[in-house]
Parts: sequence; C-alpha cells; structure tokens
Amino acid sequence: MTMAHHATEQARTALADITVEFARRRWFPGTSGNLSARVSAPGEPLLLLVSTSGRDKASMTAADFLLVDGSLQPVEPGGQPVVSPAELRPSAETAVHARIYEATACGCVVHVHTVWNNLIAELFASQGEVVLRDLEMLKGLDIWEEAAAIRVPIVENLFHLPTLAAAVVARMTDPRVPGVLIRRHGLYAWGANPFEAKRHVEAFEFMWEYLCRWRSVQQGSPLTALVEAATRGAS
Ligand SMILES: CSC[C@@H](O)[C@@H](O)C(=O)COP(=O)(O)O
Ligand SMILES: [Zn+2]
Repeated sequence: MTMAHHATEQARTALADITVEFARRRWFPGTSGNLSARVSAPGEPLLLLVSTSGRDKASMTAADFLLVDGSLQPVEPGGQPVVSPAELRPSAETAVHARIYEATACGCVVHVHTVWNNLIAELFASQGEVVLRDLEMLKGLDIWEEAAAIRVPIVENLFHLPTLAAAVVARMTDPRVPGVLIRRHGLYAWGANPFEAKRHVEAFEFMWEYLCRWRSVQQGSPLTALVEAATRGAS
C-alpha cells in the first residue's frame, strides 16, 4: 500500500466515523448534510473524498465516500475517470466543498442541517452575520485571544449550486472563521483535518443552541415559562 493510498483510507474511516456519530446526534436529518476530505496536497490538483448523495447517514460506511477530481467527477485512485452507478453519485453540494478547498488550506469540510443553525441564521439574517463574542467555546474554533469576537457570515440559500458555492467563498474574508451559515439550509465548517472540522462543527452548534436558548429565555418565551414552572415544582 502506498503512502497516498494509506492516507486516503485513513480519511475514509475518519469521515465515516464522524458521519455515524453526527447522524446519532440527528445532525444529518432526512439524508441531509455531506462531508469531504482533501486527499491531495494543497497546491496540487484537487482530489477529494466526498460523501455519496442522498444516503441515510446513519448507515454510511467508509465505502460510501467517492474520490472526485477538481472537475467534480468521480475518479479511480489512479486518477482515471469512473462511470459511477446511479446510487454512487457524489454529493450534490460537492461544488461548495471544492470552492472551500480552493479558498483555504483546509483538509476537511463538514456540512450539517440542524434546527439550531437554521434558527440562528434566520434570527440574524437581516444583519448578514452572527457575531460570536465572550464565549469560552470560541476556543473550540482555535480563537484564543482575550475578548475575541468573530463574525460568522450568513449567505442566502441559492438553488444553483455553483452560484451558492461562489457566494459562500465570497463571504470567507476572515481566515480565523472556519464556517459559513446558509440561511434556511445549514452550516458549512472546515478544519485542517477531520478531527478539527468535527470540533469546529461541535463548537459552532453549541454556540448556536446557546444563543437561541438565551434569547428565548431573555424574551420570556414559553421556554422561560417552562423553566419557571419546573422551578416552582421543584421548590
Ligand atoms: C434533505 S436533502 C438536502 C440536500 O438537498 C442537500 O442540502 C444536502 O445537504 C445533502 O445533499 P447530498 O447530495 O446528499 O450530499
Ligand atoms: Zn445541504
């Protein structure tokens, strides 16, 4: 086994592990979401491992990731084109992944549809970004400065995926921010490798949920009423 083949097999296993774990957390509902890892070195022609399209993520395995080249077509490990059976199409959103790799030196991209990332994008849609500050969990994004604040872009969802991909990278102006929200759709997050990309998704999702719940508590929503009722019951 060559070094490159070994690295590709390791990436397959890492992606499959994240897929099953995030599916268990219901972060890939209704076959949504997709994942990829770059298996070519930055600067070399793009070669990605990407999840197959339309699959139930809970039952995906390492075999459910396809090698694709920079033209987003499936290729054999040697680089030759393959004719994929219909059930083995690369993710419909491979174009978004490819553009993120072109714009960064990252090694892994993960896309999840969650209720919290949809809610936070909707809440801040008019500002076009969510500001994250004063949260310890920013360190989960490798933001270590004291009193750090970052702006996570929100882009509108677009049906035409190459246009969506261009809109995503156009908003990736701060290299410290490893993610972009797509309104009424989901989150794209990335990292140097699968471990880091997973940590970034987890940190973002924690902060989305916290901010939504905090706003709800502050505004005296039914959630607050439930908390008050529970507190009264306990006393
Ligand atoms: C509920 S499926 C949503 C899809 O259209 C898409 O947004 C998605 O995230 C998954 O697409 P896929 O082609 O399976 O990678
Ligand atoms: Zn999606």
